[in-house]
Amino acid sequence: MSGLDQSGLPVTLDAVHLRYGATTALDDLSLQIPAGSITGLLGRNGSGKTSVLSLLGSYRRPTAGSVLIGGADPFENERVMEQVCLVRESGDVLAEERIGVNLRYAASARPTWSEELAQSLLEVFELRPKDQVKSLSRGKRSALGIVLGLASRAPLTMLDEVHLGMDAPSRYAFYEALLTDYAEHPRTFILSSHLIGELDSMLEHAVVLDRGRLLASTSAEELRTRGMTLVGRATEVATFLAEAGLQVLGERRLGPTTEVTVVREPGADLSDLEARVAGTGIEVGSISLQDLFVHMTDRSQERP
Ligand SMILES: Nc1ncnc2c1ncn2[C@@H]1O[C@H](COP(=O)(O)OP(=O)(O)OP(=O)(O)O)[C@@H](O)[C@H]1O
Repeated sequence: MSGLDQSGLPVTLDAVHLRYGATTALDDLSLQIPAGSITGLLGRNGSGKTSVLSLLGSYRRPTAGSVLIGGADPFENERVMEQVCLVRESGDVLAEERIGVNLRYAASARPTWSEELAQSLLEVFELRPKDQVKSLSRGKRSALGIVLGLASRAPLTMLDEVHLGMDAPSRYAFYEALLTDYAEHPRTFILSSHLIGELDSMLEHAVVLDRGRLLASTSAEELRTRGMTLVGRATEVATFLAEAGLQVLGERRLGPTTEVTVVREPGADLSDLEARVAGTGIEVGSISLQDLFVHMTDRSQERP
C-alpha cells in the first residue's frame, strides 16, 4: 500500500478464527470486501459483527487466519490505521470533554479529516461544539459518532450500529449525508446494523454472518435476486411448485390465496420465473433484503 488511498481500501479475511476463552466468536471466516463499496455487515445478535469490526479496527488479533486491509496486516500498523476509522456503538469519544475538543483530537489523528464536513454535520444534527459529551442524549451521542466517522473521510470507514437511539429523521439525515459525501469522496464503508430495511437501497455489497460463520458475502443485487415471492391460488401455486424445483423458504395463507417465498441456489437463475408462471394466474414479486435475511437466519426449523 503506498500513500493514502483516497478511493477506498479493500478488506480480505482468510480462514479467520476468533475465540474469547471458550467461546468461538468467528469460525473459519473467509471473505473479501471490495474497495470503494458500501457494504452491509448483517447478522443476528451475537453473530460476530462486532468481532469482525474489532479485528479490522485493530482492537484484536485473530486467534488464527489473516486479516488484510489494502493488502497489509492492520495490527499495530500506524500507516494502515490512520486510514481506518471504526466508530463503535459505545462512541469511542472523550466523554468528559466538549464536542469541540473531540473534533480537534480526531482531526489531529486523521490525515483525511474534513473540517468543513464536520462543521456542516454538526449543524445537520444540531450539535454544538461547546456541549459536553457526557451531557448528550443517547441519540445525540450517536450523531456525534456519525460526525466523527463521516468527517474522518477514512479510506475504510466502519460504523458499528451507530444509529441506535437516533430518531427516524436523524437516521435519514445520516443516510443522506453518507451518500452525498460518498458520491464526491468514494471510500469503503462497512455498516453493521439490524435495520436492514433502511440500509437496503444503499448497499452494494453484503456480508451475512450467522453464529460466527459466513452465510453470504456477495453483491447486494445478487442477494436481492436470490429470492422471489409467488402469489396465487393455493392449488395453482402448489401445482407449479411441484414441478419447479425451487426451495421454499416460507408460506403465508390468506384465505384461498397463498404467498410463498422461494430461493434459488447461488449461481442459478430465477429470471425466467415470470415466463414460467405465464398463464397460471400466479404473480411473481421481489423480496426485500430484510425478508431474505430473516429467512436465511431462521432457526425455527432446527431440531436438536
Ligand atoms: N469480550 C468477550 N468475551 C467473551 N465472549 C465474547 C466477547 N465479545 C463477544 N463475545 C461473544 O462472541 C460472539 C460474537 O459476539 P459479537 O459481539 O461479535 O456479535 P454481534 O453480531 O456484534 O452481536 P450484537 O448484534 O448483539 O451486537 C457472541 O457469542 C458473544 O457472546
